[in-house]
Amino acid sequence: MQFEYDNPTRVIFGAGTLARLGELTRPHGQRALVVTGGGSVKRSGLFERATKSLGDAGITVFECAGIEPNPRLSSVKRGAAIARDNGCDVIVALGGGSTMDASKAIAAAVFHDGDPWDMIYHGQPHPHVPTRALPLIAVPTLAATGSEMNSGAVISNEETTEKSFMRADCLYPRVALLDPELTLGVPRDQTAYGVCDLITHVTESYFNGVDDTPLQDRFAEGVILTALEYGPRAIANGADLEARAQIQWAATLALNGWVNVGTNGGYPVHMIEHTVSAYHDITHAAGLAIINPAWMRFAARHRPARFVQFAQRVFGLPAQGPDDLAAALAGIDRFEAFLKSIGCPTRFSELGIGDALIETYARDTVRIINDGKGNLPGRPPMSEADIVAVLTAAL
Ligand SMILES: NC(=O)c1ccc[n+]([C@@H]2O[C@H](COP(=O)([O-])OP(=O)(O)OC[C@H]3O[C@@H](n4cnc5c(N)ncnc54)[C@H](O)[C@@H]3O)[C@@H](O)[C@H]2O)c1
Repeated sequence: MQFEYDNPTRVIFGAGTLARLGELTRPHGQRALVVTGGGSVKRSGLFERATKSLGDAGITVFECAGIEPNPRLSSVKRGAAIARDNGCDVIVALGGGSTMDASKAIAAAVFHDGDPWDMIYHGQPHPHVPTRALPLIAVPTLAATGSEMNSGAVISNEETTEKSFMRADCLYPRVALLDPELTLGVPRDQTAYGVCDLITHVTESYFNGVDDTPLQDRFAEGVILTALEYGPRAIANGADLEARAQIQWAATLALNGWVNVGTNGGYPVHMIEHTVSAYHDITHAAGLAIINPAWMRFAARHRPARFVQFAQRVFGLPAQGPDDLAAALAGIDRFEAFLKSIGCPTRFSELGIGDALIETYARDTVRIINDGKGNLPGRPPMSEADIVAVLTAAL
């Protein structure tokens, strides 16, 4: 195992910390573009509290509202124009993963001559990796993506029906302000999707990574067990601050590079989901809840021991030996049952999606990311036919 780890994001965690937003933003700029989503932060009063804190610190506020779930390239262009026109020198993202991702893309687009879509990964070569971005302060209002403490941003291009990501060191937020009180109003379904999203982030590296990563395995299992314990509590009672706090930190940790450091795994489930949601604009984690168990049943046959470990350590299931496929599949069944129990869909038919475009999703997925031999990276690498088989099993 070899790795290098560097995460420059400063984390401020705790109920009530939103009041410190101005103080934490001020060292990074004086003219803030506050980026928000569909309006929940206005209805809940969060926007007013955030902008008051910024104003009290002497920061002038400009606004880019209306970032949609699965944020669109057109919104990135609109936000970059507002930032440029007003000489903004810092960006504050106040919202879910969509708002934070759009904010990262806006932060880089301000310095990019040309179409921001150039900066999105479309396979190798990738000549326009961003090297400069406005400083970003991330204030998540939803526990899910971990975008607040990583360097990635997922953007949809509504004109080309593509969804892919940009990733660059300059996109790490300078500060992640994690105030679990901001998540108390998240509706049940979005809370459940957040739980599914964070679990899927760690299952990707857990199942696709290299062998002999015992500490990373335990971290991943710890994140999953925390989500299994506190997720249902937060869903049953949205006002349970303790449960909200545990889920929020689990979500941040799940994708800040710490759990999966050195594992070198691919993200096949995410990559397939991105292609499906480019066509159907479904909630990201709803797509993950459908694809992940189907992918696990496919991958377990190639690497049963890892799935047996999952069944034993996460669900306490017995096994006859390290390669006991029946035990591995029983663990996957339990995982799928958990997703169902919190209200996630586990079949495409529940979202009204049929098989008409299955070959297209598979082709688009390997077009965006492949190992040079036409396969989607992961354990095992997946051919287009494998992707079709997994998606068919999830219909
Ligand atoms: N950058 C990353 O590391 C990363 C990782 C995973 C997923 N993603 C991407 O992030 C996006 C999904 O983000 P998300 O799951 O955080 O959801 P989201 O940001 O799309 O928000 C989902 C819904 O919840 C609402 N919402 C947010 N906060 C709320 C609150 N406090 N109260 C009430 N409603 C609230 C939003 O308005 C929206 O309607 C997808 O595009 C996905 O591909 C990014």
